[in-house]
Amino acid sequence: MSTQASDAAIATEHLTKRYGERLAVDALTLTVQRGEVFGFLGPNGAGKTTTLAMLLGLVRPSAGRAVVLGVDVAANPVTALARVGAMIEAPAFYPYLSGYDNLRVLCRAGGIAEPRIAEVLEVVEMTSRARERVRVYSQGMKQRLALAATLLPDPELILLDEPTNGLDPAGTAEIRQLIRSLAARGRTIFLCSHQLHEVEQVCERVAILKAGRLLAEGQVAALLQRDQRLRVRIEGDASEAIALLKALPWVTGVETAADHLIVVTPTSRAAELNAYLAASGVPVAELAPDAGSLEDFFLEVTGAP
Ligand SMILES: Nc1ncnc2c1ncn2[C@@H]1O[C@H](COP(=O)(O)OP(=O)(O)OP(=O)(O)O)[C@@H](O)[C@H]1O
Repeated sequence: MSTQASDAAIATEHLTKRYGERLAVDALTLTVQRGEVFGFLGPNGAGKTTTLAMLLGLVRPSAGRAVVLGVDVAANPVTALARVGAMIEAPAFYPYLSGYDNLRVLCRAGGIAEPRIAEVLEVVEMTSRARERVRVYSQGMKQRLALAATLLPDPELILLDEPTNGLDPAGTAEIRQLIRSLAARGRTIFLCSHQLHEVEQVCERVAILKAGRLLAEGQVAALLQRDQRLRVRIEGDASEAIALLKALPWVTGVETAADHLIVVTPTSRAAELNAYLAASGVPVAELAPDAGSLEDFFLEVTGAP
C-alpha cells in the first residue's frame, strides 16, 4: 500500500463485487483524503450502496480491497470501523421515547458516556427539542437525530447515504449546513446522493459511478471546467460573432445555446474577447463565466436522457 493510501480516509484498490453474472462494482480505485467532503454519485443500480457496504465490511469484495483510515477493512474490520460512522437507511427510533432517551439507549449499547449526548445534540441543533417524543418530530428532525446518533462515538469518517431523502428544501438546507460544520470540525464526509445540486454545494470532489464503473472523478470546479467557459450574449443574429470567435487561436469551441453562445476559452480572456468583438463591429450585450451545473455534467457522462 502506498503512503498516500494509508494516509487517506478511504482508499479502494480495484474494489470489485460480483453477484453471479452481474458486476455490481467493477475494479473501483478511489481515494478520499482526510478532511474532504466527497460526493459519490451515480444513477440507480450504479453500485453506490454495494460500495458503501464493502467500505463498512458488510459485503465481502470479490476482488480488490478497501482501506479505511489506514486499515484494511476485510482483514481488520473491527479496527477499521472503530472510527467510522454511517447513516445508511431511514433511522429507526423508539417513537414513544424522547430524542434524548433514544440516544441514551444507543449510548448504553455502545458503551458511550452519557455526557456525549448533549454534545451531539448541540451539533445537530436539537438541544431544545430533545426531551420531546420522537413521535412528534418532523422528518427533518428525525434525520438530524439520526445524524446525532451517528456522531455519538465521535467518528473521524462519516458515510452518509442520501441523508436528505424525503426532506423539504428547508430540511435539506439544514443537513447541508450540518455537513459543512462537520467538515469544519475536521471530519471526513463521504456523501452518496442523487441530489446533484446539493452535492455541488457541499462537496469539493466527486466521483461518478455507472454500472459499477468509475466514469469521472475530480474537483467539482475542474470537472465543470468553470474557468474554461464564457457565456456571451449578442443582440440579434450571432452568426458573424460565431465566425469571428472561431477564427481566434485561443478559442477552442463555440456552442450555441438558447439565447447566448458558450465560448470555450480561459475565462481570463473575457476582456480581450469583448474588445475583439466590439472592434469587429459586434457589440456584446452580456459576458460572464459560464457556471455549468453538475447535473448537466452528470447527465453528459452517464449518458442519461
Ligand atoms: N445482494 C445482491 N444480490 C444480487 N445483486 C445485487 C445485490 N445487491 C445489489 N445487486 C445489484 O448490484 C447492482 C448495484 O446495486 P447498488 O444497490 O449497489 O446500486 P446503487 O447505486 O446503490 O443504486 P440505488 O441508487 O438505486 O440505491 C444492481 O444491479 C443491483 O441489482
